[in-house]
Amino acid sequence: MRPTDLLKSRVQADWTAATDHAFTRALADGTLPADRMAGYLQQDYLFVDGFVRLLASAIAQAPALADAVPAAQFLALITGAENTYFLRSFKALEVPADAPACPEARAFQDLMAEARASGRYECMLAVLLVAEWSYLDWATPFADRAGALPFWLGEWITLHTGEGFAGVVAYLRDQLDRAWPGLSPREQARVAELFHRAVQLERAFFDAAWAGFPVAR
Ligand SMILES: Cc1ncc(CO)c(N)n1
Repeated sequence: MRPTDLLKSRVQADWTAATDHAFTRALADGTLPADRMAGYLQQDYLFVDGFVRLLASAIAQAPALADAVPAAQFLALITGAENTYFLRSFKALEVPADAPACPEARAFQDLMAEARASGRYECMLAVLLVAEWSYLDWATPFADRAGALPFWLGEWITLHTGEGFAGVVAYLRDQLDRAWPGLSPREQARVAELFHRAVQLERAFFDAAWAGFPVAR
């Protein structure tokens, strides 16, 4: 079994809870209230701040230029099309971009800061991979729904489906699969632990979003 499949299979219950969630089902069938999405996007914009820094750190740690290039292209997408999606959505939903971090967003920021501070490529990859792979998993079954939804719901699906995004996940998996055999048992355990905590935080983030993050006005 690929190391990344093994990592996922060990945390299957949390993975399923995070990727087959009432929040994303409501998002995809268009019944998610605008306020619920607004609160989620405000908190997720804080996540993106930490994610950009973590991805930049992984680029800096990549073993060779060829390993860094797909990550750098993905970084451009997040700071380009995805960032613009956030700003357009805040405008359409009539909320500011800035909001105080809720505990679930703060926990993610802390985890990403920890992965960054480790200085270890495999630790950074573990957290990046969970974030992107779990989003590919929840969004892919809804790919054909995007067009019928308001853009602030539909484009969130589009950004996390399709060949390009699947390629990002394939690349992150490949990077971690390749690093894995060179790690000591202790290093492998650290990766597994970060992977699991990231999955738990994805689950907690959707739980909190579904209950409703407070919306900053
Ligand atoms: C919390 C969270 N996890 C993953 C992604 C995908 O990048 C996101 N936007 N937000």
